[in-house]
Amino acid sequence: MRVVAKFGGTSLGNGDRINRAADSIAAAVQQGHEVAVVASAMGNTTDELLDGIEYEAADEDRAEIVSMGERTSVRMLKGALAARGIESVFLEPGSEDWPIITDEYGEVDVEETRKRAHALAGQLKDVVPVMTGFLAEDHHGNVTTLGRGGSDTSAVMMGNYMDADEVVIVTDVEGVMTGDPRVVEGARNVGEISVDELRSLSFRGAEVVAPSALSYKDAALGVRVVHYQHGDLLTGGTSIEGEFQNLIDLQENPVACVTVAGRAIRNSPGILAELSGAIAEEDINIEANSSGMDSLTFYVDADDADDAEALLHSRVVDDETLSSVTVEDGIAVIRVTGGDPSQSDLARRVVDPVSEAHIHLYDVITSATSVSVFVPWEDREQALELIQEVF
Ligand SMILES: Nc1ncnc2c1ncn2[C@@H]1O[C@H](COP(=O)(O)OP(=O)(O)O)[C@@H](O)[C@H]1O
Ligand SMILES: N[C@@H](CC(=O)OP(=O)(O)O)C(=O)O
Repeated sequence: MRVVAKFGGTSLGNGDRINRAADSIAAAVQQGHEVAVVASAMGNTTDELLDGIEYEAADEDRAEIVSMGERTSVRMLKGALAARGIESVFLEPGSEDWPIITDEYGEVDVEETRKRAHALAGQLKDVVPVMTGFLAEDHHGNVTTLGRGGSDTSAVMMGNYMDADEVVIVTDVEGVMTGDPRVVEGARNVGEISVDELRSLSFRGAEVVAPSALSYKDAALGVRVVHYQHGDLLTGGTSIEGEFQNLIDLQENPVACVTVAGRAIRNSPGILAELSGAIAEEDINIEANSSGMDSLTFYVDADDADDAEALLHSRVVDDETLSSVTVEDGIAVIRVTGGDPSQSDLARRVVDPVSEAHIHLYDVITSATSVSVFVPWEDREQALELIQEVF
């Protein structure tokens, strides 16, 4: 097997953990596997280095300073591997065989990086490369970074471009857990989780795997998260399943929107739950909802629109905080999930072409990993084509 093993700051936090990391690498090499290592800075080193910069530092200086964490780790690991009789070489920006190349802003040069990663993969039979995670080199030889938490991205990117079988992310938890074990009690390993599920969690705080790393996960590449105490790189932990994909989906059937207005809506915290509950009790499925300052909108199947309107109207009549209800049908829903791994402004990239074509947008419902636009049914094909052109 060809494996990329990424050791996070927590798994290199002290001498004992560095020894454990080296033991697990040595064991995998001795079993005949090809191993490349990606190392983060030890413990909180990156934060401490950044805390030390209390002046207006130029970007190049900042990147050079922050790089010292990872530069130290790779030397530590190389030394520990040598002590175990394992031949390794450390790679950092500036090294002859350094693979990850970006522009000056840290956007990856995919073609160049792929070519260099491929060349590095050819050396794995003879030597274990121990690479600095998080760091990259621009076309002028300056250090750049892939952003905080970027070692996960380095590892999955290298796994992909080196045609590895598996990327193993070694950290201080058993795997992806049912909740953050530092916060909730009784969290347990989920065993398996899909790329899309984990991206939704990691974009919103679950730092166990950086979201941008998952953009490099394809179906052929295994990604696993294991605890540093586990000791074996090739078993256990949580498997991340599936692949990162861009999905642009035009919903087959039109929907209707039912909107309730009322000036007191903004001061009625339970109102959304109350009205959604009333609609659900009638077995009407709410596809999505959105809220304005003085209004709430529910998207339902076109066939259910009259029932939903009648139901909400009875509430409006009874409840003086609500003023009126209206329905519009013939609405198409286009959902976009994923986005371009190197770009974060998914919502703008979906919405701009639609609004520039003067297509009416009833709603845009966004999250960090997906965007749904609600447009007139008759404009659906044009809107779909415009969005597809962007991706
Ligand atoms: N759902 C979750 N499952 C596992 N760990 C989680 C989850 N949500 C948050 N975490 C946190 O992620 C931490 C691991 O990420 P991080 O500190 O970045 O590790 P590393 O230094 O190895 O990259 C865990 O210590 C845990 O507190
Ligand atoms: N050391 C860098 C990169 C990184 O990915 O760290 P970790 O693997 O410990 O999350 C940071 O702190 O941002």
